[in-house]
Amino acid sequence: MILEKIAKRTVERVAELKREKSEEQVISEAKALDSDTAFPFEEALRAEGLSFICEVKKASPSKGIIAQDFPYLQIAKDYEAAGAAAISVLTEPYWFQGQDCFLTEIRQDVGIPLLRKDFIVDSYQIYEAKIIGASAILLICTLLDTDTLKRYLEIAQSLGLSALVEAHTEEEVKSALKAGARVIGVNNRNLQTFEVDITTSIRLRKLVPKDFLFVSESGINSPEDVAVLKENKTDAVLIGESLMRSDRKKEQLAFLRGDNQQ
Ligand SMILES: O=C(O)c1ccccc1NCC(=O)[C@H](O)[C@H](O)COP(=O)(O)O
Repeated sequence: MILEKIAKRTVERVAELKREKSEEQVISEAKALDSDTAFPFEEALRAEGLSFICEVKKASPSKGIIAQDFPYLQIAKDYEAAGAAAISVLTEPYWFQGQDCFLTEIRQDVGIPLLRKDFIVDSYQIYEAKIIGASAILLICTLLDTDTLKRYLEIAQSLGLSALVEAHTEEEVKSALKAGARVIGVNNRNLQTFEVDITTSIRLRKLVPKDFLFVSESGINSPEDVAVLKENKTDAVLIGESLMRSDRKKEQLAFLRGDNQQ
């Protein structure tokens, strides 16, 4: 399964990083930074209406190279100008061709909250996320048991980072809630088969109490997809490919939002 391969490579990546900078050093650098107790990522998703988290992603395991030309900073600025609530930045280097510096550079030029999209398998990466300028991290239930999720959520909380806790099944939603997640994301993509079905979000939405933030992720490609998720009480949608493949990101976001329809 691709997720296992990514996780295994990520464990190796973190081990390499620890040789360059110790865990103690990363913890102390992260703790020395201001913690934004307002949790701006959650604040942005709580705004009236459906919020859009727009993704900066060059490649993916299911699609290969998505954007040959990849001016990540300009893409992020375009998303902000188009009214995105937050930006998801892929930092995983091998399958997504991401880099930490993309997020750090975007942080310097863009005001809206940034989600560090990576495969967290070690608490080291949470401190790193804080140092590189993220407002939120992704925690994937398939990779983390409930106790680990809880521990990682506590670390994120202590640093002023929000966590988008991603589930794909009923059991995973239950685990996320038990661990204390405040933001639940449902990935519509089955990471074994790469099949995408947005009814996964609609089905699992019913398990999440109304006062939690609910995000639908992946395979959202049309105004109809957006509308049906909105009707089903989704707080935010996370959109990557459909925006990344467009040369006119502002117009594409307006199209997906249904701005031209009455
Ligand atoms: O997209 C993949 O192929 C993939 C494979 C394995 C793990 C994660 C993967 N995608 C990460 C994401 O969650 C998406 O980038 C994100 O939800 C946006 O999806 P999309 O709008 O379909 O690009």
